[in-house]
Amino acid sequence: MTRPDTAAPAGRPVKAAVFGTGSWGTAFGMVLADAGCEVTLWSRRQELADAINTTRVNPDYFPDTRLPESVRATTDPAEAAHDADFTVLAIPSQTLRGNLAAWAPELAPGTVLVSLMKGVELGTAKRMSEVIQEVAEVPGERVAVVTGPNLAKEIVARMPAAAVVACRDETVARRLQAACHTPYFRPYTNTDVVGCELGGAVKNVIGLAVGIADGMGLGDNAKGSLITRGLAETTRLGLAMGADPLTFSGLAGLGDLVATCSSPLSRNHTFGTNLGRGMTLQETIAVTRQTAEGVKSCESVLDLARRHDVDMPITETVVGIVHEGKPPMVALKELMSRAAKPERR
Ligand SMILES: NC(=O)C1=CN([C@@H]2O[C@H](COP(=O)(O)OP(=O)(O)OC[C@H]3O[C@@H](n4cnc5c(N)ncnc54)[C@H](O)[C@@H]3O)[C@@H](O)[C@H]2O)C=CC1
Ligand SMILES: O=C(CO)COP(=O)(O)O
Repeated sequence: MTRPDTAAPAGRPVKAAVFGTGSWGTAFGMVLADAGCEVTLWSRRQELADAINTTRVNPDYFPDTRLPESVRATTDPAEAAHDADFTVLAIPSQTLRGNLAAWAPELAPGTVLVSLMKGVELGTAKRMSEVIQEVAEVPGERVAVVTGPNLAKEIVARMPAAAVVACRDETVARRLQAACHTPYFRPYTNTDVVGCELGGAVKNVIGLAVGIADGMGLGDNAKGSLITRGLAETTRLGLAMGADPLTFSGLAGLGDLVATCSSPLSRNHTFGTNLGRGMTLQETIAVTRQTAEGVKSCESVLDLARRHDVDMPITETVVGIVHEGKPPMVALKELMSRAAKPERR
C-alpha cells in the first residue's frame, strides 16, 4: 500500500509500531497489516516476540489466530519505533507515563502517536492523549485516538466492526483512517478528541455498573436504565470539558457502551458481574487476567467529574462498590433513592 496522503514520501509501505502485544495491540496490529501496513509489535517478553516471529501466532492472547506475514515483533523499543509513520500505544493506561518516558527518545521524527487506551490517569485526571503530548513533547495535532465498539476477540476473528479515528488535525485522522481501513474494520474520522477519549474511558465504568447489575440478577430494565443514564452522565462530563455532545451518540459513546455492556467478552462487564455475584475485589482481580481499565479509571473519572463540578452518580456508585467496600445492594438502594429530577438536567 502506498501512503494515503501526498505529504508522505512515496515508494514504501506505511510503517506502524505497536507498543503492547496484549489483546488490543495484537488485534489492531493485525488490522493495520491487513490494511497494507508493515507492523512491528513491541513486546515486554522475549519469548513472546520470538513466538510471534517464528510461529506467526501470539500464543498468550490469540493462540488460534495466524498473524499476517507483515507483522513482526521485537523487545527493542528503538527497533520497533524506527521509521514508524504511526506509533500505536496499547498498554494499560496507568503505565503509559513511565513507559512512554523511556520510549520517547526512540520515537521516529514526525511520527503520529496513536492511543488505543481507554483510561484516565490516576492522580492527574489526564486523558491519554494529554499524557502523550506532555511526555513525548508533541503537539495535539500529532496525537490520535482509535476508539469505538472493538472487542479484540471479535476483531481478530475479522468480524465486522466500525470505529472512530480521532485527531485534532483532520488530515492526520484521514491518514490513519486509510492506514487501518479493511473490509471488516470501518473507521470514521472525528476531530473531537476529548469526547472520543471520554466516551471510551467512562464506558468502562458504566460497563462495570451494568456487570454488577447483571451479577445481582437485576434484569434488562436495569441494564437499559444504566446504559442510558450512564450515557447521560458521560455527556454531562463531556459538555463541561468542551466535547461535542453529538460524539456521545456515536461509536465512541453509545456504540462502545452497548458493545461493552452486552458482551461477555468485555473484561469490565465480566469484572462487574463477578462483583455482583458476590466475589470480593481481591477474588475478582485474581480471576481477571487482562486489563479492566474501569477498575482504576472509575476513581480518576470521578476525580475529573469533581474537578468540573459534574454529578456522576453511577460512577460514584461504582467507586463505592469497587474501592470502598460498599455492598452492591446498599449501593443500589442509595442510587434508587436519590432525589427525583427531570430527565434532561
Ligand atoms: N481488549 C480490547 O478488546 C480492547 C482494549 N482497549 C484498550 O486497550 C488498552 C490495552 O488493553 P488490552 O490490550 O486489552 O490489555 P491486555 O491486558 O490484553 O494487554 C496489555 C499489554 O500491556 C502489557 N503491559 C502490562 N503492564 C505493562 C507495563 N507495566 N508496562 C508495559 N507493558 C505492560 C502486557 O504485557 C500486554 O502486552 C486498554 O486501555 C483497553 O481499555 C480498547 C479497545 C478494545
Ligand atoms: O473497549 C473495549 C471494546 O471496545 C473492550 O472492553 P473491555 O476492556 O471491557 O474488554
